[in-house]
Amino acid sequence: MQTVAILGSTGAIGTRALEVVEALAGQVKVTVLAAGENTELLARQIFQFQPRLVSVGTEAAVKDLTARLGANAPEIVVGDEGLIEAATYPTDIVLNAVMGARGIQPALAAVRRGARLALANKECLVAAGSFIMAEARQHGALIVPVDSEHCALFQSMLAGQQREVERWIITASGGPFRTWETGRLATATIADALNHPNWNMGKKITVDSATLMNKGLEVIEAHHLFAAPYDKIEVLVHPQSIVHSMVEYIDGSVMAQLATHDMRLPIQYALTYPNRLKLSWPRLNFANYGQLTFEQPDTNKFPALDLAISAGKAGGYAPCILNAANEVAVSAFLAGEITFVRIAQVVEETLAYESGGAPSSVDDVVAMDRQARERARVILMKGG
Ligand SMILES: NC(=O)C1=CN([C@@H]2O[C@H](COP(=O)(O)OP(=O)(O)OC[C@H]3O[C@@H](n4cnc5c(N)ncnc54)[C@H](OP(=O)(O)O)[C@@H]3O)[C@@H](O)[C@H]2O)C=CC1
Ligand SMILES: CC(=O)[C@@H](O)[C@H](O)COP(=O)(O)O
Ligand SMILES: [Mn+2]
Repeated sequence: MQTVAILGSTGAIGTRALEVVEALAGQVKVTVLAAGENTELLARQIFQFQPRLVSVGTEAAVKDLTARLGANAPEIVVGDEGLIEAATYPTDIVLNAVMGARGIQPALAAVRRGARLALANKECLVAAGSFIMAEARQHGALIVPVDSEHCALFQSMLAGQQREVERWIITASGGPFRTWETGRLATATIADALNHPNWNMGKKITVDSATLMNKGLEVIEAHHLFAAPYDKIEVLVHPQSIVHSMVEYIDGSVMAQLATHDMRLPIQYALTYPNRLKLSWPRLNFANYGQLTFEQPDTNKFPALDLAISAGKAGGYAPCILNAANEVAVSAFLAGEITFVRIAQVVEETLAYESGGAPSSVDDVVAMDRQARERARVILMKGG
């Protein structure tokens, strides 16, 4: 029996992870749950999975959860410290499915104690990837990606050696605006941006898919996970989201992982690797698709992709600033404060303040994350 902490249990990944745990019937036990403010759902999860430790985002959530659970409440911890405590609790696996740079410290806490890190939270690698990977190596912690493309790359890389890889090819759906004329993007609404063609995900990552920032973040994520040089990582638009990514080896062989677009598969794989366990949900029916298509991304229409790749190549603080500014801009877009096209502009303007240097610790990264958010907010207030 493997024990698991699920961080972000009330989110899109977290709720699917709990479905996977339920289907694995007795092979995985949830001993820790962490969420933000959705105490109604969290209370039901606690009732069903009986964790030993629970973390919530705010004191108000503690009060509300305690009132819901009464004498049956497990130990409850709170805030970012509580989230770190949740990742530190002795489990075999930590599934990090919180959104954003908040995922950095729990990722570190998990790898520092040698736990398996089932990693959905890509932002932690974007902002602090070299530190997290170094700590994982030092403590012998295995990081198994949950992000669908990286899970596909991870599986495709089992066919060869890292030094034999010629290209890591990351597929992208192209998002809801793939077929829109560039000029029409000025009219894109929140509902338009949240209308992802294939995946049902949390709001922030869904907007990232629409700007193609998600793919840029995924390039940086792949760079860290697989020690992949940037000039060997390519992005290829594949609107059907069936080929989840590919690895081309030096002999020209291309290994790909294909499946329906359902996150329960990568979640289960990350929990059970190296074993593959039976899954009973619908299979890929190739004849139903008829054709799988591929095209180059339009980086003029979607400037966020190049912004992210350039920040990744620049290294230092740039990826941390990019990520922080993007989180602020997406949140402002979702609050109706800025237009869709302004998101990438805010990121670019925030990055312009980058003054070189490189973090020497995760504390440096966290401090820069905070500063970059302040800068991005000032830029937002100035308008543009
Ligand atoms: N959704 C997907 O299919 C995919 C997601 N990912 C990545 O996985 C991560 C999660 O994405 P997704 O599930 O879509 O996001 P959601 O927005 O759906 O979920 C975010 C989760 O984080 C929780 N949370 C918020 N604040 C805190 C806090 N202070 N402490 C602990 N938990 C907190 C939320 O809790 P609450 O709602 O209770 O406030 C919620 O459970 C992101 O990094 C995303 O990029 C990667 C690949 C695919
Ligand atoms: C499910 C998953 O891994 C997401 O990151 C997904 O890939 C987003 O789709 P896009 O390819 O549109 O960014
Ligand atoms: Mn992905």
